[in-house]
Amino acid sequence: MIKIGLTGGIASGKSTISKILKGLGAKIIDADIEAKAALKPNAEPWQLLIKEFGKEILKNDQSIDRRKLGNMVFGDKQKLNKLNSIVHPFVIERIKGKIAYMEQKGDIKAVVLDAPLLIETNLHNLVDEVWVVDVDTKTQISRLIKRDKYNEEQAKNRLKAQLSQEERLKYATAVIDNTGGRRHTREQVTKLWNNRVEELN
Ligand SMILES: CC(C)(COP(=O)(O)OP(=O)(O)OC[C@H]1O[C@@H](n2cnc3c(N)ncnc32)[C@H](O)[C@@H]1O)[C@@H](O)C(=O)NCCC(=O)NCCS
Ligand SMILES: Nc1ncnc2c1ncn2[C@@H]1O[C@H](COP(=O)(O)OP(=O)(O)OP(=O)(O)O)[C@@H](O)[C@H]1O
Repeated sequence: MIKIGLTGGIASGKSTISKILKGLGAKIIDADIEAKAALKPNAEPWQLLIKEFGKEILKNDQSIDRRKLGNMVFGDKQKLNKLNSIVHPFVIERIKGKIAYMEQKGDIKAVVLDAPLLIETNLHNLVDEVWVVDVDTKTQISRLIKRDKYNEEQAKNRLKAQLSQEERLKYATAVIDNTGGRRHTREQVTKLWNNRVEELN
């Protein structure tokens, strides 16, 4: 089973590319989904986050108000470090568990780990390939604002919480340019899949 880490900054196009890879036959592990499980009521991180950030981060139904927590931590390095120290160990363990399960199944050709913080969390050490989605910052910010309805400051604070693209690219075994149209992206992804995955089988 080949393990591919798919990473890139916020709103660079990882989910869009994951969907293409799923269509080509890859199994997907989505780190954002695993991180959402950490914030479910009664999960250990949920309890620790309330201790750290107070009940004001809770909605009436006891779920965490993600937008509120996001606005608290992005732009405040200390708070972000605290959040990361609570959530990341949980997410990393779940991802390791999923990879181990898929590996022992024995019939999976390729798994793609879609993780915005692949390198920041050292998850790149678990995979055979690191595919980096590349977009210029201007495109990234405008797609982020359009998708999530943030203002420019909120968008920039989210970008600042992540590794620079220059740093991320140092780890790349392949780069996918997602500044152009979706068709151009699909062509690159299909080519990569055929070269790196199909040829192994
Ligand atoms: C702070 C939270 C509650 C905000 O929730 P929200 O629904 O607004 O954002 P969502 O979870 O959909 O994340 C959107 C994007 O933000 C970026 N992002 C999320 N968390 C972080 C972080 N800790 N540091 C840097 N960027 C981050 C990623 O690019 C992610 O794809 C949430 O992002 C969270 O729980 N973050 C911690 C978990 C984490 O680090 N996830 C990344 C997986 S390795
Ligand atoms: N080639 C493209 N052309 C135009 N829009 C695109 C393209 N690729 C992605 N988008 C749009 O840009 C936004 C961000 O893409 P996507 O959600 O795939 O990014 P992401 O990296 O998974 O984001 P996040 O890190 O927040 O999870 C989405 O609204 C998506 O529809």
